[in-house]
Amino acid sequence: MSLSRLSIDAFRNIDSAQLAPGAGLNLIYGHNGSGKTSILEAIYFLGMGRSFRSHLSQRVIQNDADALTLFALAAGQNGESRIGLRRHRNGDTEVKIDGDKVKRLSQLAEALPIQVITPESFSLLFEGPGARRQFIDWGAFHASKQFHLAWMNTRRILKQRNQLLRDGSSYEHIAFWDRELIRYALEVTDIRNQYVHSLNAVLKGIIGEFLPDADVRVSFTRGWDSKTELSDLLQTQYPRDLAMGHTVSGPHKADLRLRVGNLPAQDALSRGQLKLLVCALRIAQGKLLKQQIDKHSIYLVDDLPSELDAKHRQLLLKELIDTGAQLFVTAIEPAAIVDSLPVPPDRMFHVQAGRVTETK
Ligand SMILES: Nc1ncnc2c1ncn2[C@@H]1O[C@H](COP(=O)(O)OP(=O)(O)OP(=O)(O)O)[C@@H](O)[C@H]1O
Repeated sequence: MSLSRLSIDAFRNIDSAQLAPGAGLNLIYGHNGSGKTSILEAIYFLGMGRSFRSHLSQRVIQNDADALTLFALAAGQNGESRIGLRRHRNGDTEVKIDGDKVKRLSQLAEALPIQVITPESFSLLFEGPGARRQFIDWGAFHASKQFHLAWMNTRRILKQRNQLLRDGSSYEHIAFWDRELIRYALEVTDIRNQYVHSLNAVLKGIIGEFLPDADVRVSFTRGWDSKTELSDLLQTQYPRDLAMGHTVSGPHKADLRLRVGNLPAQDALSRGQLKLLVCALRIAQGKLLKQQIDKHSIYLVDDLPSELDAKHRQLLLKELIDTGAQLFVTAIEPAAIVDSLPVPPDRMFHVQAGRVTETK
């Protein structure tokens, strides 16, 4: 996928902007607070129906406006599609793909696979298993048509199960739901496990370039003891679950373990190296998506120079360009990126107080 047109209205400090991005690297530059990240955020919002910066989607609507509007022409292997999204201040969201109303945001995510690399990317390593699970599930969602429904059903039944636990229901009553839960949970776990296995194969080469001296190991943990059947676990853990008022172990606790030698990655690597590891993971996901379903991701890269030396900045940009994906990269000074590129950027956009001008 790549965007050939993007229009943004009433999004943060951007009143109205029309961009014609190139299929390769698009450099977005401007002073602090000019609106560079807001452009990346707008693309993400169009693909995910939410922001990567704020949990409060209303905050992205321009102050004093009633609604934000985003539109893009997206080109993929099946031709071009028109994607539009309007979000009102009261929370109502309208999404259209090629003029047809879209009911589920997952349809958007399917149409526009997006990868984000920001200074906050470290959250993948530090913010607990939730962020890492989301990372696995991004790939599982795109790799398997069955994943989304199986995971939605797993979550729905877990919610019901937890309510029954809080109501003090007997095990016999809960066991009825567990049969269905196990079916979906095993499907989810199988897809996740296969995905991490495939990702590892792609990741090895990239890690070899980025962190040649580190013995990085990435593995999947499914959320419960590897030697125990889920059916046995749910039964034996019932008294504990009842006491806690929720299901303690299961696929909702799955995780991605990142280790260097025998240590957790965050104890073994420097901040810059950790950033490279997260970038390697994101690049591997994009490459694997291309291999698995012949679809390119769109990469949103915010403030890349921070914490990377010139050599690693060059290496990272080269790897990103080699993916063949469309890239949107921000910088305060264009030279910080241009000087590290093997070829000039495809397009350059200057942002000043929310106004966007193409300069190349
Ligand atoms: N809802 C909103 N309405 C209007 N302006 C907003 C809204 N939300 C944020 N802003 C303003 O938009 C501006 C753009 O911020 P943004 O983070 O996109 O800038 P940036 O160019 O990426 O800056 P930096 O280089 O410092 O990261 C900020 O000055 C912010 O105060």
